[in-house]
This record gives sequence, C-alpha cells and structure tokens, in this order.
Amino acid sequence: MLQPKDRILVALDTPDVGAAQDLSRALQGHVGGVKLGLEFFNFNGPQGVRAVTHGDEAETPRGQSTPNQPFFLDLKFHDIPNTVAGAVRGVVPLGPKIINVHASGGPAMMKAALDAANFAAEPLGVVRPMVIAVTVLTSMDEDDLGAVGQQGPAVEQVVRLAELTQKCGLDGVVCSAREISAIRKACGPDFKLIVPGIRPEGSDTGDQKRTMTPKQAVEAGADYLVIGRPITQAYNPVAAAKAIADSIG
Ligand SMILES: O=C(O)c1cc(=O)[nH]c(=O)n1[C@@H]1O[C@H](COP(=O)(O)O)[C@@H](O)[C@H]1O
Repeated sequence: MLQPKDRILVALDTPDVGAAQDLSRALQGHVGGVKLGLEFFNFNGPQGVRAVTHGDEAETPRGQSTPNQPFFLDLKFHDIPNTVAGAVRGVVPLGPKIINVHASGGPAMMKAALDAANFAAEPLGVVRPMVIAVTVLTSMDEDDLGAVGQQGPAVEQVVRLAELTQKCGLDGVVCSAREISAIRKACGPDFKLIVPGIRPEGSDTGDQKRTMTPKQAVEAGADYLVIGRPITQAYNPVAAAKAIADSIG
C-alpha cells in the first residue's frame, strides 16, 4: 500500500536545470517522485534529465546507475511504430519509472513501445519502466473533442482508449479523475491510473478543464497524481506538497 505522499509525482515544467534540481532535491522524501516533460526535455535533453534525477552522478555513463529520485519521463510519444520503438529504446537507459505514449497512436504503436521497453531494459538488467498511454488530455472538454471529430462524452472516448491500451499489454493510462470509476469498472483494480488535472480546493485551474481535488482523485481510485503548478508555483513548494499529502491521507 502506497503512503499518501508516494502517490504524488511533481511536474517540473521548467526550462531551467538548476531550478528543477533545486525543486527535486527539496521535494525528495516528501513526494513519490518527479515528472520531467516536453518543456524540460526539449531545453535540456537526456543530460538534463540525468542532472536532475541522478544528482551528483550526472556524468555517469548511460545505463550505469539508478536514479536517486524516481521519475516519470513524460514525452508522450506519438508516431509510427518503428519511430516510437526507437524513441523508447533511447530513453530506457535513463532509468525512468514511467514512460508514456498517446493511445490514439493505435495498437501497433503501443505494442511497439512496450516491446522496445522490454528489449532495452533486459541487457541493462533493470526493471523496464511502466509503459502507459495518454487517453484524452485533461486540458480538453467535450467541445475540444468535438473540434477534432470526437462526438460524445469524454468518458466514453477515455474508456475506449483505456480498454485498447490494456488489450495491448501496457501497464496503465493517463486520464482525468472524472473517468477513474468508469475505467476501474472496465479495466479492473490492477491497471495503473496516473492522473493529472489535479487542483486543490480554490487553486487556479489554468489550462486544465477536467479537474478534481487530490482527495477526490485518490478516493476515486487514482494510483498516482501528477501535480505541477499547485506545488511548483506555491510560495513554499514543500509545504504545498505536504498539505496535499495530508489532504489525501
Ligand atoms: O501525461 C501527462 O502527464 C499529462 C497528461 C494530461 O492529459 N494532462 C496533463 O496535464 N499532463 C501533464 O501533467 C502536468 C500537469 O501540470 P499542472 O497543470 O501544472 O498541475 C503537466 O506537466 C502536463 O504535461
């Protein structure tokens, strides 16, 4: 059973390696890990990821050390299967706990990502990262889905993509807290649900549209909460993380 704080993954959405390192160090032990995504990776690349997650071992050659901060490498791969497989092989030696693709890339692409993760992890003697798929971005509501040709309630599309993801053998999905109970019904208790769009009571929603509080998300059955700005933009990020952990405890 995870402790409440272990369910929190803090999104370090910044171009600044130093700022990400400082936050990661300050939050160590207070949360379950950090998330490095497209903004951080496109500014700083794999070396930046190592600098944040491996601390002083930033210069360690590829694949030769385990991270001292568990991390979700959120690069949301979405391309043809061969290209996604190559991209996955490239990031597994960094030692992420979780990596992701877009479920809408389809079954062949998702299976290629999973195979590539197994293939890359085996010679390194490491546990392969959890491979999960993004269903419908939490920044989209039904109007946004309609604009890209998806009619009907978001939950229907999310559950359809979650079922497809599970059929492809992946470990779980990214979804909003609003879809958790429907996915649990369709995919069972062991399928991992990683949930962004988390907003403590009274905090700014910003660009997120399908939101819930940390407590609501955990009560609904989330495994991990991905939380960025409510922690990183707080006056005291560690205090904000602790308050969130207390609220779900
Ligand atoms: O894959 C993700 O992590 C993700 C998927 C999704 O549907 N929505 C979503 O917000 N995210 C990520 O979760 C984080 C949420 O950050 P905040 O909105 O600042 O809490 C960002 O880093 C997003 O890239």
